[in-house]
Amino acid sequence: MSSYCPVVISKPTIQQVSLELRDLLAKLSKEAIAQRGKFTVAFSGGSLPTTVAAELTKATDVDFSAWYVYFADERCCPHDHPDSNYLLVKDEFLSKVDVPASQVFAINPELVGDPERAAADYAAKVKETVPVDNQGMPLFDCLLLGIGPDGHTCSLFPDRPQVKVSDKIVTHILDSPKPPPPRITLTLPVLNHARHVAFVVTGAGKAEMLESILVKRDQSRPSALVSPEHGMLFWILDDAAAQRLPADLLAKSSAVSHL
Ligand SMILES: O=C1O[C@H](COP(=O)(O)O)[C@@H](O)[C@H](O)[C@H]1O
Repeated sequence: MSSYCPVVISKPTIQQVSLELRDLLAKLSKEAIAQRGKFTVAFSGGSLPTTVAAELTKATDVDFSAWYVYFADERCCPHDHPDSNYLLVKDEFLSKVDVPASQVFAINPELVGDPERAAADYAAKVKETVPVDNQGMPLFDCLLLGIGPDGHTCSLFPDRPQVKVSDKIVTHILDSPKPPPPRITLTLPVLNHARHVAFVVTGAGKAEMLESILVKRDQSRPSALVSPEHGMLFWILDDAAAQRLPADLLAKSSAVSHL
């Protein structure tokens, strides 16, 4: 196993987690826009968009016009369905900032009845718009990931074949153990080629799983397999989620000071 060196940050409140994310995303986007003219970022669903957006949407020093927004995973449902990650990110984030609609890459709503085609279509969109390395692997500037109580991330669930997919950048699942069952998801090789990955985890309900991932390094948990080869890995937590982690695992300075 290659070395695993995440920067793990714990903050007393969810609001302070949001502030940490605002500062990190402001700096990452500024650097990416200066170097490559745009900032490519993928959002997860669940609790993450609310935590990320709470302070970021108030930032006055972020050039959202150069942001390109993607979805780390998506449920196969129409854009206006309550299960849609796109709808969640739109309500919490996109409706409050000036990311051009042409730079928001959602699942094709006409393909949600055919998850395999929806995944292939989404992969093509990513390949067209995200810079790739010399092996054709997308290099996202930042992936914002959550974890489920079973250690899943994106729609990569424990003991499911999607975790092992290495020949696609987006795959599909028809029987997700967490509803709704049909979904599409970025694959592990894409997660591990990103320039920066930030897991955002809050609440005491995730504390035991965080201990399994970060201390016991339980490799049966898909989120434990995320370790970008050439990028940086952050875990940004609140103290409730971090309560079972040893103090020496926690960084003493802010995420931006590690860039
Ligand atoms: O189903 C999903 O769950 C995870 C975790 O969600 P949370 O509500 O426990 O934070 C999320 O990261 C993923 O994108 C989503 O589709």
